[in-house]
Amino acid sequence: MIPIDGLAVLTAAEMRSAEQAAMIGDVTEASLMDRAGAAIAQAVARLAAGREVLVLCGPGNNGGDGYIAAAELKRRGLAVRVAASEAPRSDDARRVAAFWPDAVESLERAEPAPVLVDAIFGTGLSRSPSAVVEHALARLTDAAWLRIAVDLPTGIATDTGKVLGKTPRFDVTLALGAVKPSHVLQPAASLMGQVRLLDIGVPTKSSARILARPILPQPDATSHKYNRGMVAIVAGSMSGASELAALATLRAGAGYVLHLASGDVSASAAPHAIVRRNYTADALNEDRIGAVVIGPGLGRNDDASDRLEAALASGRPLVIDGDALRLVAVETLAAHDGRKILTPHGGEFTHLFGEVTDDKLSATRRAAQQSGGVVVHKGADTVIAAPDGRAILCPEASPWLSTAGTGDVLAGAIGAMLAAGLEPLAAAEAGVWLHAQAARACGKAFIADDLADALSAVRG
Ligand SMILES: NC(=O)C1=CN([C@@H]2O[C@H](COP(=O)(O)OP(=O)(O)OC[C@H]3O[C@@H](n4cnc5c(N)ncnc54)[C@H](O)[C@@H]3O)[C@@H](O)[C@H]2O)[C@H](O)CC1
Ligand SMILES: [K+]
Repeated sequence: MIPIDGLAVLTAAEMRSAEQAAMIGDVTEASLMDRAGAAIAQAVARLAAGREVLVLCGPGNNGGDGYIAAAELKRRGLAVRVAASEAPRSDDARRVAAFWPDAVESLERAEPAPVLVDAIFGTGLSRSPSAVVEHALARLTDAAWLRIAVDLPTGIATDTGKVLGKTPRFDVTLALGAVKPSHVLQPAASLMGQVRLLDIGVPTKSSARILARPILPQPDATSHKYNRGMVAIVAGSMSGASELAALATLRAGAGYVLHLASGDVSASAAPHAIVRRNYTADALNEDRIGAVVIGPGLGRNDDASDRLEAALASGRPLVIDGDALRLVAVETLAAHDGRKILTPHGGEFTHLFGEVTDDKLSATRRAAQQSGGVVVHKGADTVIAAPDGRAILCPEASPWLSTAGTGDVLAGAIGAMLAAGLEPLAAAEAGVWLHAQAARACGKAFIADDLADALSAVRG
């Protein structure tokens, strides 16, 4: 049971190709299923801790995995029963169903057990399961003490994060061979509990992977405030949001943060470490600025548009967030050849790139390609994509992040990483990772100011 951080993410079609490529010599579909079954049995035995197990088997290879696992669990001395929705249909499932020595119960009449293993449907699901299957699954999961899904919970589309029918909540999902997009994309991911990978010896390569602990820039004896990273925050009509971004930038490790506002520039405001100056377009021409953050609290008036234009013209690496994403056009971004990171939430993404009609991973990759920037498509399932197709999927950090100002904190953290010299995709990943760690450290009902402060403690 391998934690999924940093692992390759494969779609159902990519997984099938990886399996095909792995089938050389004595590796066959049958031997892969045997490995999967053995790995599932080992994981379930550990989790069940001696309790009775009920394995639900479907007609395809997901069901096949279930039959082998059940036989192996019985061999290990556990109390195991098998219930099936229908007879095995695939050749491999038929072969392994014969390994199960006892009677197979009917799904509708099966009595519950404390440990429920769902091997009804996996990556082969093409439509919502029948009402009979959904009803039995709901009844048996409700009554179970521990719910384990094999590969994917029944009823989940593999690539899109969509729930095709009524899928109950699971405690553990054992991804076979590779993580799939729906293990992270919402709403599917919220039904899976802990996701762990079971290695079945299929080599996997993909341009998409799960968020991983980044290598963060560290100061050394040659560091000074400017080469640690100087970040300019372009403020606008709501300076609270840009102040939060500025605080987060410092807490994420930047050496110098310049807050460029107008009107209420007060040198005596806390935190005193933020350098506050009047905004002028010229201020962005300071050579030592390693990143400009624009958007938090910018507003959408003519001043805001002028500031955005100046930021785009400055040639500095940019973090474009909030209001700036409402003011800019995709064509302008495409024509701008500097380094940039866009951080839209769902509404801003739709405004800029249109409704997501397929899935969040594909849509974010397209947006990065169209805009020529790294796109951080925020949400409980943040997806980061680069114009060259590389993508990073981020498991949910904390539902308590749904509070005002947390996006400003993220923009600031990413700005700090960009100014410290990380390339845009790495800067975006590092910022998202820090933000997630800070949220976990803050616990419940925190406010964005706490989150910004927590960045320094989790930075490591
Ligand atoms: N990852 C690997 O390398 C391996 C994975 N294995 C397991 O195989 C399944 C995928 O198996 P497959 O037979 O392709 O699909 P399913 O078992 O999920 O589905 C069975 C079958 O049912 C039909 N079907 C689809 N939707 C419905 C529906 N709503 N109602 C009724 N029938 C439906 C469809 O024709 C499918 O073919 C993967 O998840 C792993 O668990 C292998 O064991 C080894 C290697
Ligand atoms: K399943």
